[in-house]
Amino acid sequence: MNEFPQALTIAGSDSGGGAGMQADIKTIQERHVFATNVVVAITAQNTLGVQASLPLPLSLINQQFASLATDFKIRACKTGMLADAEHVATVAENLRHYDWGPLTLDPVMIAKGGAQLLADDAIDTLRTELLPLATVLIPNLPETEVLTSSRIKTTADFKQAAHQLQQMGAKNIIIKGGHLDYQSQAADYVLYADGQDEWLTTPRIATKRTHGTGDTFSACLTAELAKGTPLKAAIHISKAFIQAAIANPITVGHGHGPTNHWAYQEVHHD
Ligand SMILES: Nc1ncnc2c1ncn2[C@@H]1O[C@H](COP(=O)(O)OP(=O)(O)OP(=O)(O)O)[C@@H](O)[C@H]1O
Ligand SMILES: Cc1ncc(COP(=O)(O)O)c(N)n1
Repeated sequence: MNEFPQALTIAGSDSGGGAGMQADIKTIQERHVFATNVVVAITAQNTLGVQASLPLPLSLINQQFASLATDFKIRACKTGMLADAEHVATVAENLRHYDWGPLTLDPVMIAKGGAQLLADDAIDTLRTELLPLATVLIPNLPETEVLTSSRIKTTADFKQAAHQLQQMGAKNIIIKGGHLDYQSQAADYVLYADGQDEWLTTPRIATKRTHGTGDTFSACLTAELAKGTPLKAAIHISKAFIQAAIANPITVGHGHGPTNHWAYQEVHHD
């Protein structure tokens, strides 16, 4: 029997509901894919910042993977907040051990409010153990700079960094340009496994409601890959999804508010 498309998010919980695992699940649901999850860490968080954070015991993380593997047919997965080196290594081990379909790796390091979501000494483990498993690696600009030990300012820098990340073992690369907030466009650079490339460019929206934009983008991509949408089309849908989510704001919280996960369906009727 053909099972309904199922996806997996491996991430931290955001009590504020706008980023992390909650943004992932809301987005995956909007794309009509069944969302499962492995909770790596719990954060006490709102739109003003992260007030506390606790990584879960490794045994409980292993058990969550085992529980899913015995019952579900997961067709695509993504990672978000992974906390520290031993949690990165444990997640990598479970990604190698089971088949969860293509991996979208969002190398979450620092929250928009400045809180550290990945320990500094975990970067090497992430680079060596997780990057080679990634079907799509989707860093933002500061993450790209850390992973490649370079500064990104020009379009040539984006391209150079994407090639460098590909040489580290990730197949397809999307470098998100959301942090270049002096530009009038929100431009992301895509380098495909076969060497083709493209820019994803939309008008930049003047707003501070951008909590969880990266999670939402990569969760949409994961959902589309779970449905079997070809990669290029999946990326284009995801860019339109995040654009609609930012362009149609909802008023929630008093800081960096969440995006609107309903908006894409309302705008595109899909
Ligand atoms: N103000 C904006 N207007 C339009 N698009 C934006 C804006 N800010 C970010 N984006 C887009 O949102 C997506 C996510 O990019 P961003 O660089 O914000 O990721 P991120 O830093 O990983 O996000 P987060 O850490 O909040 O989850 C990209 O496609 C980016 O171009
Ligand atoms: C649990 C968790 N995962 C990811 C983010 C990144 O999102 P942002 O950079 O918008 O704060 C977050 N704040 N919390």
